[in-house]
Amino acid sequence: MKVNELSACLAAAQLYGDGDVEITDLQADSRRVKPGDLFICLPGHTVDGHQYVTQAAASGAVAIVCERKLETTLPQIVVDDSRFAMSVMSNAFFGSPSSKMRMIGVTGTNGKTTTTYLIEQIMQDQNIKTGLIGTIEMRYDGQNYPTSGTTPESLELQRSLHDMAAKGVQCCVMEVSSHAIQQGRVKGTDFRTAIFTNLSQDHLDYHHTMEEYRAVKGLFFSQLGNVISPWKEERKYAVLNADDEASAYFATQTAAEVITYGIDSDANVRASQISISAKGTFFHVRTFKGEADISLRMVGKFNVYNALAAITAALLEDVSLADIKTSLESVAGVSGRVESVDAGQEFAVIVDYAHTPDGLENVLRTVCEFAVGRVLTVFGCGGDRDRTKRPLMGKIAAKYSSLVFVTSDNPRTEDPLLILRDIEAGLEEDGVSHDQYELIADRREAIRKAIEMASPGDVVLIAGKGHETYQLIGGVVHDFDDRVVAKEVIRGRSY
Ligand SMILES: CC(=O)N[C@H]1[C@@H](OP(=O)(O)OP(=O)(O)OC[C@H]2O[C@@H](n3ccc(=O)[nH]c3=O)[C@H](O)[C@@H]2O)O[C@H](CO)[C@@H](O)[C@@H]1O[C@H](C)C(=O)N[C@@H](C)C(=O)N[C@H](CCC(=O)O)C(=O)O
Ligand SMILES: Nc1ncnc2c1ncn2[C@@H]1O[C@H](COP(=O)(O)OP(=O)(O)OP(=O)(O)O)[C@@H](O)[C@H]1O
Ligand SMILES: N[C@H](CCC[C@H](N)C(=O)O)C(=O)O
Ligand SMILES: [Mg+2]
Repeated sequence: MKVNELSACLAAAQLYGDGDVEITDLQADSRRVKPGDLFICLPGHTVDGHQYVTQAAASGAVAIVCERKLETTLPQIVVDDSRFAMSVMSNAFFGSPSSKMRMIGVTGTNGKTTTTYLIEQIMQDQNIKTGLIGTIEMRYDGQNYPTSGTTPESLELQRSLHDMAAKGVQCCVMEVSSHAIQQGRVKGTDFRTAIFTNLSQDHLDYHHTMEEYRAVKGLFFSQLGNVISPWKEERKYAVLNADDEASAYFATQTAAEVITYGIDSDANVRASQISISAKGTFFHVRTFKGEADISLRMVGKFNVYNALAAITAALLEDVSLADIKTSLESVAGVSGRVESVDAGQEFAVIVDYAHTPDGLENVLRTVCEFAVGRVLTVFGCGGDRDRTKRPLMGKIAAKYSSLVFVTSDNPRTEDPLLILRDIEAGLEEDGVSHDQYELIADRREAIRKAIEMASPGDVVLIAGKGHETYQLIGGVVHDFDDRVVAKEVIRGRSY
């Protein structure tokens, strides 16, 4: 593709220099530039990509995209917003790959990863080649690829979708975070179905208020249907959780057909007769294509919501309810989501990824339903993230647990002890006794203490890091896996 062809995709772009130059690839990181690449300068939250033009040129960049005219001999495309320009260019450069497959996007505060895995299982069982992109990994065509966040930057997203299309992937199910929507990472991606799981407090460091957070999520639904491709039918679906009050707002934002799912409110796909045990969850579902009894091997009412979202999306892909039931019942669980750690101990140990007040409350409610003895909770809160959720999570942990071990999650650049104190402020506000909780900054030590104190019949819940196999402290990434640490501690414990 030539520089002037890319420039022509962008409204109001100014091209300076030779537009006839051929581009072999796009890059937004100077450290990845190869000869023939076009380098996109992104004004970042920590550094400004415009500073790296010389480095990019030295590595062989043949053109740049920037937000102000720069002193360089390379052809340059000057745009108002290079992050948004990157979405449009990446989509064009990779030949609108999302238009070549069924795209299902899942947004919401909690449940995105779980819902995407359920949909992937259903579609794969139909022999539909399916790709998955999300927090744990990206996988398609029998290969797994690591991801560094929940939703990739537009350039990586379009590159991956292009590769999926080339490998015959017919359907892609992906998580769409609010950061991604705000930054235009999925702009131009042709979603057929957009799913909303729920909205509760998180990321207020980034979105400032719940109204702003909701408005950003709303963009995902208002943009649905903006991309009309000649390859596909134009029908689009907004799959909304009828029990979450934000859904009414999203319904007003979208031109797509709204299909609802829920438990408490009337919905197109509705569950009833829910019963939860330590082994799984049963429910009856009534849909616009029949009724079924479903026995999930995953616990928790919240997983009924995730299953309902998956059922609705799969029905819209014309999968029969009987097949959906078979697929859902085969899923043993998702890595790090209410995952049991079993090393022969006489008490339960559960690792879960709850890292929001709502997520923690849901998992603790579920644990309390089947705990015979006490509930001992180990959790912390990530650094450089929403501080206001910390005291709330402290209160929730204490409300449902006999003992709470407040510890570090990923402190990142913050002082771990100060994060613990933010959580403790919530405990103090609720007058929680010092006998009921302990602050132990070292996560391994906190897990060890909880397991040491567990008696037969108790449940030890280790929340916040789920599938993560690392801990970020300062600028350093340490190996750390709650499941591995818990097993080591259990095996070292004398009975
Ligand atoms: C707030 C946010 O989204 N930040 C993302 C953003 O970082 P940034 O703007 O700070 O980038 P930067 O480091 O300042 O660099 C600016 C530019 O200079 C370039 N650069 C930099 C150095 C160099 O030598 N050469 C060079 O070219 C960089 O490649 C970049 O293009 O762009 C980076 C590169 O793509 C991302 O890695 C980074 O995600 C950070 C790590 C992050 O923590 N993001 C989280 C908040 C996030 O997006 N989370 C959501 C999930 C949330 C949820 O739902 O729970 C997600 O979708 O992952
Ligand atoms: N539908 C739901 N409603 C509320 N809480 C949920 C729901 N599904 C899962 N959870 C809780 O939230 C945690 C995270 O679940 P999951 O990873 O599926 O969410 P996510 O939206 O992908 O999170 P992230 O924003 O980090 O990508 C789970 O471990 C569980 O405790
Ligand atoms: N997607 C979430 C993950 C949080 C996981 C938790 N372990 C943490 O590090 O805060 C975020 O980036 O806020
Ligand atoms: Mg996720």
